[in-house]
Amino acid sequence: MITMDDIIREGNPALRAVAKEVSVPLSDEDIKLGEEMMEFLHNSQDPIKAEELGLRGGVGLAAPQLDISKRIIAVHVPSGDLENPEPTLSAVMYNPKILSHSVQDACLGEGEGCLSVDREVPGYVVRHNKITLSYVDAAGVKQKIRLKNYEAIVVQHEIDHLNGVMFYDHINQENPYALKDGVLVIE
Ligand SMILES: OCN(O)CCCc1ccccc1
Ligand code: NI
Repeated sequence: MITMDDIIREGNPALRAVAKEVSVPLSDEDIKLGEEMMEFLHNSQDPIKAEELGLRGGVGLAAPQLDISKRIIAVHVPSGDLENPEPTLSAVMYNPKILSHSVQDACLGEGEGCLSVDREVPGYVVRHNKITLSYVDAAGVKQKIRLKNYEAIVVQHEIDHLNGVMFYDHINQENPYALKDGVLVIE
């Protein structure tokens, strides 16, 4: 079971590497890894288990954060609405690829954090508001989906990890809260 001890932290050069595509059909090893990554996200969002296991809550995880340089990400975005517990996005994605994106940019009003970064780094992380994404799912089936707003932000954060990019690389050093016209601030 994945815990915080398995997550490498900034300073580890593995976080700056470009990860390799996984072979398809998926190996049992890669399928198992994906399942463990998703289990981590579920545990990290369960108040009891997170407390027991000392997990930081996360809505996404990328294999390079486990010092595994493979293009595998897991995302689990809860709906946040107790009436409707269905997550808005829950998937293990193999070889995810952004096919196209909106001209419209967006950022989270509260900025971003990262399980591999043990400090606050304030500032707007400007990303694409909408993306069209292809990936191979856990069943080995090629998927093509469109995402927007928070879900699109999360997936872009994870795909960045596959390319050795950290969220704070996108923050304007002179003025962390500088915003070009028209950037959507998602609260
Ligand atoms: O890479 C996963 N991770 O470090 C957990 C945090 C994920 C995340 C946090 C804020 C905005 C987008 C994504
Ligand atoms: Ni991260």
